[in-house]
Amino acid sequence: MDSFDAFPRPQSADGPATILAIGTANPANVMDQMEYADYYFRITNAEDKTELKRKFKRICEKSTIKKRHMCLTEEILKKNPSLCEYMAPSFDARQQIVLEEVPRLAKEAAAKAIKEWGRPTSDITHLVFCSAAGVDIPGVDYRLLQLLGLPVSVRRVMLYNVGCHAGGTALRVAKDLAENNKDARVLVVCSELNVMFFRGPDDDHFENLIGQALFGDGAAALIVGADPVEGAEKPIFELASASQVMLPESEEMVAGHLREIGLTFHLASKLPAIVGSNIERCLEGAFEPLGITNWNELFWIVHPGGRAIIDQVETRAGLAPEKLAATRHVLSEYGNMQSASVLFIMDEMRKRSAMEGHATTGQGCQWGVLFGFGPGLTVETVVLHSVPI
Ligand SMILES: CC(=O)CC(=O)SCCNC(=O)CCNC(=O)[C@H](O)C(C)(C)COP(=O)(O)OP(=O)(O)OC[C@H]1O[C@@H](n2cnc3c(N)ncnc32)[C@H](O)[C@@H]1OP(=O)(O)O
Repeated sequence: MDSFDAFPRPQSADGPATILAIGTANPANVMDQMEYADYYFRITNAEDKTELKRKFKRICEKSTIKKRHMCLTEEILKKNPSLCEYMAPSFDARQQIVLEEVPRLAKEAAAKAIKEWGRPTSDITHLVFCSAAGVDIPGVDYRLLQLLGLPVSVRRVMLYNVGCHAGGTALRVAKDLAENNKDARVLVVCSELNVMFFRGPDDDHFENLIGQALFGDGAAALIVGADPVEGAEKPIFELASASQVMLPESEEMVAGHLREIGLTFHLASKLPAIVGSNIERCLEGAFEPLGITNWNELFWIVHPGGRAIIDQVETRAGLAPEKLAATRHVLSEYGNMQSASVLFIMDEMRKRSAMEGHATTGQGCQWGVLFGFGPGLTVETVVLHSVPI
């Protein structure tokens, strides 16, 4: 026998990767966006910066965010004053918080997804975990495995510091795993906190202010598998295709640098326009196999990087206002939760489809698109297929 033939080859599944359950979780601490400027300038001892505070208030008002959940409570910030300065060495203090909180929030979301799925945890074969907080060895994926009591045979993929498009990346990886390993059941978890980059204001660094006004904490988890077991598993969405592109000449538009002072980031003001001007091209590539060219035929899930990014996508794709209602709702209730955002919108989409009496999980549409945007600039485009309700 040829030596390679001695090893069993993984068998492929028959059908497409399918979302079988969704769970979400947020820290209990909630910040009201309309009161946030007063709180933020007080807690960071920057109340003398009155002009900057007025600018921050304008940004908060224009964000269309109503509230955000944050694990950094006033009490934690008072105990860790280095986090409230603009550039103080604070890496260790930040790490201590995220190494506890990232897996804790992940566990809460994953437990909800597993409960909805209804099968034993011993049936989970793979874990895809993404987070831009809590880099460690072994990673927070390993910690989650312990917290959930998952089998030690679970094959783990950890996506650290990928960026806001990582929700789409995790779906793409989960799709490959589920379709190329018969009977695989993949637990996908995105757990994100703003702890690594919460910092005080600076007179000249306006991009920092933008970030402080937009990001919120949240975790979302999915169970993904192909060929759902009839009577035991209930499909929510099918993953028809998943692709990634990097937009030309946009490397510096979003960037993050991990330093002693935590994560610093750069957000170019051209960002919404650059994303908008590339949307049509991504849609054409993704929907060519189906011959769809009317983007209002689709249901939509868009990474809510900021209100201006959603506006650009809506205008450039010529969308009716209700198409991005689920996306705008998640932005307004939670802010930008990085990789977890698109999974929250997926959950919102199937829930409002049922509540509004639609025939499918995609607000009555058969096909949908999920866009992840992040550093690179990178665009993840996932084509979704809804199922009857
Ligand atoms: C690629 C990804 O999507 C990945 C990510 O998630 S990373 C985060 C991406 N998100 C962003 O970059 C935010 C996108 N921007 C927005 O959503 C909106 O600009 C906003 C909600 C922040 C403000 O709303 P707006 O309608 O543009 O208000 P506007 O009055 O023009 O701006 C408010 C203030 O912010 C400033 N501002 C806006 N974008 C800025 C930027 N990138 N850098 C610095 N300042 C900025 C404006 O100059 C303005 O200042 P003044 O009030 O002093 O004039």
